[in-house]
Amino acid sequence: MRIYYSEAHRAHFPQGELHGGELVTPFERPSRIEYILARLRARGMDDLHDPGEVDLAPIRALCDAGYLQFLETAWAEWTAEGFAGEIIAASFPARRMQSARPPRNIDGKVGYYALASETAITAGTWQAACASAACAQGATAHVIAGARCAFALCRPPGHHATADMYGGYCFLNNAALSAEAMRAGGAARVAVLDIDFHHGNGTQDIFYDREDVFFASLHGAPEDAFPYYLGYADETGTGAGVGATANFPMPPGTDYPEWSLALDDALARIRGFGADGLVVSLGVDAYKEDPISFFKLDSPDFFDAGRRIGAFGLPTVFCMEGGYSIENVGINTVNVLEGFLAGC
Ligand SMILES: NCCCNCCCCCC(O)(O)C(F)(F)F
Ligand SMILES: [Zn+2]
Repeated sequence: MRIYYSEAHRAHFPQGELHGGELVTPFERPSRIEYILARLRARGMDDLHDPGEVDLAPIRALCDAGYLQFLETAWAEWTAEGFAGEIIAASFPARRMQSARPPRNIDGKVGYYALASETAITAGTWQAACASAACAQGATAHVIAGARCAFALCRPPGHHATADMYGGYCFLNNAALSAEAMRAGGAARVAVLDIDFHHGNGTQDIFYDREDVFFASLHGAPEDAFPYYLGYADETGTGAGVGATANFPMPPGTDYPEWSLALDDALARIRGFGADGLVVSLGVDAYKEDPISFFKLDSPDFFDAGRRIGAFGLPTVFCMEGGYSIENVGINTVNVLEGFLAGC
């Protein structure tokens, strides 16, 4: 399996994540990638490729122009304002406020484009987000060219990012970019299967009115888990997209026997949709020891999940999302990939 990876991810490592009223070392940290790379090497999966420069055209087609300009210029505006810390959103367009009018003030603009406050933006965030998107672009091009699969070792992750919002450690939606590229590459219908513990609100939002891209997500119930405000089972799409979104929210303590029933249901829905290509938002924070999640999957379960996805039989692009049990993120991620290859 070819792997797309960029060292440029290191440009994004905020000093602090707002967690429990403290600024802690971010859970989404560069060492996650080190553990994944080490495990890939240990298992002989060393077909690594640097994706090179990002192609901004598909990103401009996907995202709101004001949002992209914000991501690109926020740090300069923030520091010009005289703020000493990293960019953290503090004011939001809350209920019954003007949520379609971005302020001029940078502090106001940050909250306008943020969906959560835990994620800081720093001087290198834009660079890292573009390199992460380039990994998704490279992996997708490889599959479009005929490969059965590819792995975009994306960091920062992407599935919480919408066309005009960042948060949950995400800035550009790598999986959505991959799905769009698959469509542009000839796949008539594409499915995104999100197995990260957290609901892929961004991916759902981007494709919610689309009948050509199916979104399925297994995740912690929004009543209990971030992103909290999307991911209910009754969200099934809108307009032409009705029936092309399938959410499988699950309660705290969910184990693999239960989780795998949802996986099989999601795959059945994707089969019924008639997808020609598959993008997997690969988060492994459903792991039993994940510090910010509440499912109970064990490492062998990730192999079995991968096997089921491989047996499904579609050209598949994996985009790395979350997973914060640092010592196990490599084992669990590579288990999915090895299971996938075993299932093909
Ligand atoms: N402070 C504790 C609450 C956690 N709040 C943010 C959780 C973000 C999860 C990110 C992720 O794992 O879904 C991704 F795949 F995007 F990385
Ligand atoms: Zn997650």
